[in-house]
Amino acid sequence: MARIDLDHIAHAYRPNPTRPSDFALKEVDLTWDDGGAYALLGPSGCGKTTLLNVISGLLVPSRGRILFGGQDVTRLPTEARNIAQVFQFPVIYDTMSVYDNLAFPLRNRKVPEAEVDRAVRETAGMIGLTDKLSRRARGLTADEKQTISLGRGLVRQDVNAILFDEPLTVIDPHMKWRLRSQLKHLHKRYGFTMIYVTHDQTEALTFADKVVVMYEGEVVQVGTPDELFERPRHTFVGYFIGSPGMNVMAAEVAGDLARVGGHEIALGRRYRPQTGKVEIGVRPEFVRLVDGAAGVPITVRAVEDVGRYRIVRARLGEKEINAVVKEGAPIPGDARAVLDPARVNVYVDGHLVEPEV
Ligand SMILES: Nc1ncnc2c1ncn2[C@@H]1O[C@H](COP(=O)(O)OP(=O)(O)OP(=O)(O)O)[C@@H](O)[C@H]1O
Repeated sequence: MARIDLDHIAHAYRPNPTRPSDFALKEVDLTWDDGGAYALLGPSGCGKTTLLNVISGLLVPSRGRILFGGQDVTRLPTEARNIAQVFQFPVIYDTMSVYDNLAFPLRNRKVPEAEVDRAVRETAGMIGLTDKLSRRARGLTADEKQTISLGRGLVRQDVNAILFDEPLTVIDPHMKWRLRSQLKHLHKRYGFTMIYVTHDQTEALTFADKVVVMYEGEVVQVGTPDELFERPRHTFVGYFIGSPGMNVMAAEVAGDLARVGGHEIALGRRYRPQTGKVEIGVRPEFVRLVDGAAGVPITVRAVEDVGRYRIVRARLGEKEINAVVKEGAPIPGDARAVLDPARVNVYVDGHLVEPEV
């Protein structure tokens, strides 16, 4: 295992990049701690696979350095980086037995047969394939084949890191949950450094201790699932994490007040005058519906019952605003919304702005 440092990495697929939009990775400066369980989360096309390929050595970045345990590996090929990779689709040998598939990465490295046997049996136990070890891979289901791929990633315990690129895409939904919990358990037990790429927030939040959120080629936040929920550092994080995502509204901000379409909203903290694209963000969980004079007037458009709570979809002037309301709580006809001032964040050009101290 090793700490992995990405030192001002940028990558453009096109030659002679000049504008920021020419870069698939804009600038990434990030440390992955030894033994950490990370998810790399972001929408399609944001640069997750590019970043993973830079770490694995499939891609030499246009700029910056990558260090494993303090050693510069920027130009080292994948084979020399000692990492395991699990891809979206099974990478296995159909004609080989499950046993030989699992043994392959070890035999390739000339590991003694007794050690191969021990590691293969232990890995098969971890992933629930012990009774299929002698079966040929060809006859197995897609789930089982992908489970073998996961096993091949886990069988070597001397790797610097294990990289997973959307490994559960082809897996049946109920198996997904099982395999994800297994990976989490294996991480706890063996302390592998794991980087798990996904565009699915549930997958990221249930697997990882730390989530790295990417958007348009940039890392916009690295945090625990709680931190991403409590204090999104970018409007995209607020919108992408949570269901429904954070309410984001264009606003004017002065002192401790925001003005949204002629209505004043208390911010709880003071801000300097801001220029650029100014927005406020508040999670639906921190919007209360009240009857009376407090708050700002809203028009309720729809109410969705999702079990223990309801999602109220409303409008504040021209803007959409959602609120999460406990089951059984009244939803007034002439509703007004109170936004918890301590939970209203201010963003400029997408990025969180710190209040005055
Ligand atoms: N080989 C390539 N040549 C040119 N452009 C590429 C290449 N690979 C990726 N890109 C572009 O780089 C950007 C980032 O792509 P990347 O595959 O890293 O994103 P991603 O977040 O992994 O997306 P997905 O979840 O769809 O796999 C996209 O705009 C993509 O079109």
